[in-house]
Amino acid sequence: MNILLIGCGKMGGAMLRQWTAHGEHSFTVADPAANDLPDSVTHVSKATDLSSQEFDVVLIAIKPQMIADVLPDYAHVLKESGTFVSIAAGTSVASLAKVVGDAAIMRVMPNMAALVGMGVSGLYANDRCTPQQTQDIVALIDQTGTCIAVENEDQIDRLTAVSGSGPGYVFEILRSYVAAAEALGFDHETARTLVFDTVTGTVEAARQSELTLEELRNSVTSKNGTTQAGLNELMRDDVLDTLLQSTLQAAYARAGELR
Ligand SMILES: NC(=O)C1=CN([C@@H]2O[C@H](COP(=O)(O)OP(=O)(O)OC[C@H]3O[C@@H](n4cnc5c(N)ncnc54)[C@H](OP(=O)(O)O)[C@@H]3O)[C@@H](O)[C@H]2O)C=CC1
Ligand SMILES: O=C(O)[C@@H]1CCC=N1
Repeated sequence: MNILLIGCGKMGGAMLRQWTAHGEHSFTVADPAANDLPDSVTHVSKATDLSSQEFDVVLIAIKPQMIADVLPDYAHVLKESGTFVSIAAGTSVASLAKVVGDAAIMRVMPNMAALVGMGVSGLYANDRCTPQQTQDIVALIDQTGTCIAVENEDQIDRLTAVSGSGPGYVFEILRSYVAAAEALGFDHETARTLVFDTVTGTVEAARQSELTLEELRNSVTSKNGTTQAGLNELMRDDVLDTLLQSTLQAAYARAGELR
C-alpha cells in the first residue's frame, strides 16, 4: 500500500520504524520538522508539496487539537478506495468525517510499546470500511505488535485509558519501584536490573500460567513470610485498587472531552 503519515513524532515515528523494517509498504511522511527518517521514506513538509499524488491510506498521527487545522489540507489526497486511519486520542469518527466527508475511517489506538514491536492496539472501523480494508489495516497494525478489533468507538476510548496511556502508568510505577529499591540500599543500575527482570519475568510467568492472578499471588506468599509482610502494605485499605480505578476513569473521561 502507498501510505501517507501525517505527523511523525513519538507515536507515528515508533510505528513507522516497525513498518519500514517489514518493508512491505511505501511511506510518505508529512511533517514540517521530521528528521532521521529511514532512507526508504519520502518526506514532505506540507500538503502542497505532494503535487497530485493519491494514497491508499492516510494515517493521522498529529495531536488531536491540531486535526481541525491540519487535516483539511489532506482531505483530497486519499484514493476513492482508500482509508483514513486516525491514531489520535479521543477524536471521534464524526469529527474526522466533518473534515474528510463520508469516507472509510478507522480509529486505531496504539501504544508506545510499538517502539519495540510489542505494542497492543485497538481498532474501530466505521461502516464505510469494507472487510478487505479492515483486514489490510489490521495486518498493518499487527506489524507493530497485536491488534484487537472492537465493535464501537466507546471501546476505543476505554481501551485508550487502559493500553494507550498504559505505558505512562507503567513507566511511573517502574520509576517508583526502582526508587524504593535504591532506598533499600541498591545502586541505581542494580535496582533497575532487579525491578525490570522481576517485572518481565513475572508478566511472562502469568501469561504462561493457567492460574488466576490472585492464585499466582497467593502461590508466592508464604504464611507470615516476607511477601505477606510487603503485600499487607501494598493492599492496605484497597488503596491500590482505588487508585488504579480512578487513574483509568480519569483517562477515559479525558478521551471523551477530546471527541
Ligand atoms: N504518545 C503516545 O504514547 C500515543 C499517542 N497517540 C496519539 O498519537 C498522536 C501523536 O502523538 P505523539 O506522537 O505523542 O505527539 P508528537 O508531538 O510527538 O507528534 C506529532 C507530530 O506532528 C508534527 N506536526 C506538527 N504540526 C504538523 C503539521 N501541520 N503537519 C504535520 N505534522 C505536524 C509534530 O511536529 P513538532 O513536534 O515539530 O510540532 C510532531 O512531529 C496524538 O493524536 C496522540 O493522541 C496515541 C497513542 C499513544
Ligand atoms: O496522552 C495522550 O493523550 C496520548 C494518547 C494515549 C497515550 N498518549
